[in-house]
Amino acid sequence: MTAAPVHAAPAPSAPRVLSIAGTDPTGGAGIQADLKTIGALGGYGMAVVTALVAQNTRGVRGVHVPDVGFLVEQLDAVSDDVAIDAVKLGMLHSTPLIDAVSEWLGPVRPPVVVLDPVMVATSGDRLLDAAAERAVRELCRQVDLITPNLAELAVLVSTDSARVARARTWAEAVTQARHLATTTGTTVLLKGGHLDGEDCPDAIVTASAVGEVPGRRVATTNTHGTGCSLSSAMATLAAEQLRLAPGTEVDWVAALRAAKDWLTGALEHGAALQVGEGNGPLDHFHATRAALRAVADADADIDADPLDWAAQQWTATAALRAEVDALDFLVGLRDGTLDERAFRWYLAQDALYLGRYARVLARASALAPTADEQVFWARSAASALEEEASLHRARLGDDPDAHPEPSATTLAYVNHLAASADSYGELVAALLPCFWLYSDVGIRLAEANREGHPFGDWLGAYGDPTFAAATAEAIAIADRAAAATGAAERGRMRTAFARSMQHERDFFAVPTTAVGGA
Ligand SMILES: Nc1ncnc2c1ncn2[C@@H]1O[C@H](COP(=O)(O)OP(=O)(O)O)[C@@H](O)[C@H]1O
Ligand SMILES: Cc1ncc(COP(=O)(O)O)c(N)n1
Repeated sequence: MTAAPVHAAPAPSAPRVLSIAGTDPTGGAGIQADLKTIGALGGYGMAVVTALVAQNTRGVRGVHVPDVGFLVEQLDAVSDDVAIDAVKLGMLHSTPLIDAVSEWLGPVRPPVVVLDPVMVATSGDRLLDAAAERAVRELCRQVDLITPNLAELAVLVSTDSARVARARTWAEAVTQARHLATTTGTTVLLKGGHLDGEDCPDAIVTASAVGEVPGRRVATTNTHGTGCSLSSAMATLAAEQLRLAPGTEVDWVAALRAAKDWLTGALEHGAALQVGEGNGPLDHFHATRAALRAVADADADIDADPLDWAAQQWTATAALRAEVDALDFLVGLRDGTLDERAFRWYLAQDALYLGRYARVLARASALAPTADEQVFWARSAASALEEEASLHRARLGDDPDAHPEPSATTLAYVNHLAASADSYGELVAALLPCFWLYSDVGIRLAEANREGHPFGDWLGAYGDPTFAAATAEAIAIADRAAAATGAAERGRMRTAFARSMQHERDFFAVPTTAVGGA
């Protein structure tokens, strides 16, 4: 007989980390900072409130402590329902609250307990009863990691009868931390934040070893909540280590290295948040924000609604289009002063262009993903050829000068169209400006028409509603092609559209210069 295979329950997708602490309505310290930290480092954050603190970046205005019975109710509500992977203890305010937490920790005993012995806020306001210091010293024995700053460390190594002064040097601080680790039998995270100098080291100190983690000091006044954030980071990172490797020992030095890396970035980006006028907060989500920006930049063209792709390109080429409107050729065509030779030159090149343009339209028809779009491009190809034929017949007749070779500008444009035919989206984007600019310019040309206008019959042709409808359809097709493809091809579509718009401008610019002025 073989034993049934044992399947270990899969690990949860994130460490479940509980903060037991006070509040900061400005979101920089206390429970708010803890939840942000836990989330920023990939944990699932939970919170039990010990005290409501009316504070901001400038200081503490008031503290309201709910009945201790309600603290116990909150603690039980969490632990009766949720498996807790780590606890971070912050502001505990006074002895009855410390005793209640201590009593709750006994039977629940999550695998990781980190104590930030919060006593005084950055602003200098007391957050712990002086009488509760002894209770905090006792609590230290029950936890896995203590994270005192230098002032708190001095209090923790003091006794009722002998007060120890705050360490003034790193060496002194290490000695005190070692003493605390020895007397409590736990691990101390010694913080160098309150020492001077360019460096800002921290260390993991046990009775037998000191693991220093170097750090760079950030020149900032945004330090509100630094201690809260570091201790929650340590709880989260330790729980994550155990989630990945259950049953192993926490590597506190590795956790501190990762926490400090993250914290240094959060300190650097804090000021840019522009929160408060005192000691502002850290930017807990600086890395998330940077990642979101990178994604947004890569996909900038669909920042708004991807279905609005064509309108975005139209707006992006506004300066080019303004240049087109101001060209001598179009100004002369509108007011009737255009040299007839320039007009004929333009018509001849347009006819040459249309013949080649029709071939590219036929290629779009061949690539079209739906029958409707296939028909649309095929019809457009036919119209371009009909237009070419009518230009020759009605306007240019048998004039031998009217059948020249395509100009360099005309060739450059059609070559660009043909070169865009590798993908449907790119080709559609390259074809669109010819439709759209022609209808748009046509609106102003038609408006300029009047009795006796030398180009009146030509301007009159611009009001054709079927051309406006075809342009609307080409825009809709381009939007669909943009929405159906990825960021890389949308980038190529954007380039193809902008290049065609430049070719349009050059196409309208050449006639007047080719024949020596308007
Ligand atoms: N200006 C700073 N630049 C870089 N790190 C800092 C700075 N100030 C504090 N830290 C770091 O922030 C954490 C909290 O330290 P500290 O300020 O000493 O504690 P607390 O916030 O509890 O008073 C430590 O990791 C410390 O090294
Ligand atoms: C509720 C609460 N807990 C802790 C701190 C200390 O934070 P810091 O000393 O980093 O300002 C605080 N200001 N408020």
